[in-house]
Amino acid sequence: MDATDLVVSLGGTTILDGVSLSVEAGELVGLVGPNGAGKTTLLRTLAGYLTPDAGSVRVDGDDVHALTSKAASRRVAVVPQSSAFSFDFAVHDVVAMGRHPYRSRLRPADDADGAARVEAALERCELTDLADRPVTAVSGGERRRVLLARALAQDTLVTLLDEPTAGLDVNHQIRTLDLIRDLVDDGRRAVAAIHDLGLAARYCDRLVVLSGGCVHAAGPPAEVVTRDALRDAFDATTAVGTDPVTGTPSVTPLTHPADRDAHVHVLGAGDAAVGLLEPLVTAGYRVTVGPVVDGGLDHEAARRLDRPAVTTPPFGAVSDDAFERAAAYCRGADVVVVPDDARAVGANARLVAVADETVIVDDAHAAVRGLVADALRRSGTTSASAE
Ligand SMILES: Nc1ncnc2c1ncn2[C@@H]1O[C@H](COP(=O)(O)OP(=O)(O)OP(=O)(O)O)[C@@H](O)[C@H]1O
Repeated sequence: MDATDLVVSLGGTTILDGVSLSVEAGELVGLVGPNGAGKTTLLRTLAGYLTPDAGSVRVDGDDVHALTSKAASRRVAVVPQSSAFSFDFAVHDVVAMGRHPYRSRLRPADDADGAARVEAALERCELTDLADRPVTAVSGGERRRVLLARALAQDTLVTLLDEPTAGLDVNHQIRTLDLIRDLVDDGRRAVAAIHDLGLAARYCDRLVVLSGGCVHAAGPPAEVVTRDALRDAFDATTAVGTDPVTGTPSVTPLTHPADRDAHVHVLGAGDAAVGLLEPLVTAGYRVTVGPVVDGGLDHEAARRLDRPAVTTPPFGAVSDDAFERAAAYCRGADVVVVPDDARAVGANARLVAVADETVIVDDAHAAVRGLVADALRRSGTTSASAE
């Protein structure tokens, strides 16, 4: 599927402004972005439901918007966000609606294997036992699986999913994404809008970050899910790490503090700064670190939290260059935090001398946020009422 330069307006407002996206066979593309970014609008346009003001969507060479709705539905299936049903059809019959694009009163043989595909879709989505139950009498999570089964029965080249895991318990979230992954690994193409960035990063081959109707970033999850990209697209402060089990990016959203633009520089040595970085980053401060030993625990903590660090080689003295870079951070910082253990280590005493405002922290790491907030007030960076 290739979507090129899509422009879509709704109610006189431009909702998508030049969006391009492609999905190869065997690829799951995750669509992420803040509320109102245009994800649903994009999926509806890719499905052919909305006609763009400009741009095109091609599946296997065909322009989706030039096809009849039945022909488009033989190529693209949609799992919508809403799973509300106003009619009490049996679960089986809802899933069988996926075969509608293949049925014709004049040529019933066209859908000879339709019944088998419906049964297979019910089974794959663990719905066989609910097949005769009215769809209005199953749980919200089960209804979402019914919609997924309908899309499977539709047997299309491309599947578009709008929040496929919304409202599912943790077990069914994973089972649903495993199922989508299986389909894709069988050679299909899928695009899924997913709000959970950790799950999106874990399951998708590529992510497209949509913000304000434009593609903000696109690429493999590890390249796209970064603290800076998430701040720009979502206006969110996050800590981005690596999930120790899956090895894919993990995202921890953090609180927006009133003084979140304050720059806090932490002097390191040994593992003295390790416990200080997390509470400061969690508080949302712009944290820099150093000098720290290259590959040491302080450095690892800074890397995990995606914070810039000035490093020095193990066993070496702090070079002039490293000193200058750390001194520049100290001069520019609103507060310099000095772990008590590290006060007299290496070049730290000289670096403290160039800082305007310093805070010395003993091993009570949790107290560092309060000490920094006090120092920011002392220096006039924030007022008490802004806290
Ligand atoms: N029919 C419409 N007329 C005018 N504006 C609309 C219409 N439908 C959607 N919008 C607007 O288009 C923007 C994008 O909506 P869309 O539902 O595509 O976003 P989304 O990224 O899917 O959001 P969410 O994550 O909240 O589901 C929103 O600002 C929405 O208010």
